[in-house]
Amino acid sequence: MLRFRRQYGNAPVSIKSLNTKQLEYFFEQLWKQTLNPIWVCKVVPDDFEMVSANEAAFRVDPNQKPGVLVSEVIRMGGHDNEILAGYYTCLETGDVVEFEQRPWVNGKEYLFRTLLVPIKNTQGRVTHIWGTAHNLTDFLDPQKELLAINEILEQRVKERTEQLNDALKKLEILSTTDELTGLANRRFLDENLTRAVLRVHRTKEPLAVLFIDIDDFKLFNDEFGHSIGDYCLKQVAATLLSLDRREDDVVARYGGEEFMILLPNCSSSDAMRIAEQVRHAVERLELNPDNTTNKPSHVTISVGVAVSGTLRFTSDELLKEADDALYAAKAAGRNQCILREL
Ligand SMILES: Nc1nc2c(ncn2[C@@H]2O[C@H](COP(=O)(O)OP(=O)(O)OP(=O)(O)O)[C@@H](O)[C@H]2O)c(=O)[nH]1
Repeated sequence: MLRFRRQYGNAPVSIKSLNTKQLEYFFEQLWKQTLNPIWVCKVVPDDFEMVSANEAAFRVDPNQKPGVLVSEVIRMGGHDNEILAGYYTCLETGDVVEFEQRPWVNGKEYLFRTLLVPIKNTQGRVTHIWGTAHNLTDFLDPQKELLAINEILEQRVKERTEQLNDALKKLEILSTTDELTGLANRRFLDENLTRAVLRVHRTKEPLAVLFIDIDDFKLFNDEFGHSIGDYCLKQVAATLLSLDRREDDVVARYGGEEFMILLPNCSSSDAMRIAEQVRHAVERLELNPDNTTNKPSHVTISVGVAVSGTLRFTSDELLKEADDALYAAKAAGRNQCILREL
């Protein structure tokens, strides 16, 4: 969209001190020598007719011959159609009109700042318009270059923002994941436990916690070495994770050889059923990493199950109950699940 600016007031330079002969010479030289196109056209019904154009104007657009209508010059020369509106503004307001235009001539894009000046008769009616165009084409490339640089910068900012968001996501995952097993870590579990307890206070749905500890893991480590111990922890973690459960359940490594499973909206009987399912699955695990042991070895787990009732409780109280149940399971001979209800 072209924007036309009307200029008011007198020209800043006075040429009134020149006599007629000097003026004639001045205008002739200006007409011939200037690198800026200058042209004059006559106001005709519904259009403007070219009267004269200087060499510079012809060089840009050879269509500007005397007698040709401005609308035709615009159409033939690849100029913006809205330029005609500039002529009408000049005619109707009697003021100087200034605008930018970017014609494509002979496959080249030009940038002109065009000035249309009304010539009035003694009654003040605009009879002619003379135009001059200041050639700013040399500024076009730097302008384009700036736009291109701007585009590159915007693209880089976009890429960096995406990288930063990815890094933040990775950081978020890292800060909530246990490095060895890939399960949720204790921090993630604690946050979810706090939320789950608050939810129980609202909904009164039972909340279950399974506190899982590998039995005699010290002996396992001592027999097979720490790295096979790590392998065992990963296998147990994968087993806990693989059992089909609901989306808002959380399976976490609590620390060392301890794991915890959070089961929102889970009754005592369901919690015990799941605990037994987990215990059996771990018991069946054949731990024979890279055939480094001669025969498959096995581990068992003890599970302390705590389930909330109707009384208000804190997450610490629920964990304590699960810990007590786990202790009882160990004391009762290991490889079993014991339930405590709040
Ligand atoms: N390989 C390995 N071992 C670990 C890791 N974290 C803790 N452990 C070991 O787990 C063992 C836990 O031993 P204890 O706390 O005595 O318990 P336990 O031998 O499992 O005995 P109970 O729990 O009473 O059945 C220790 O030997 C720890 O070194 C770990 O990340 N990797």
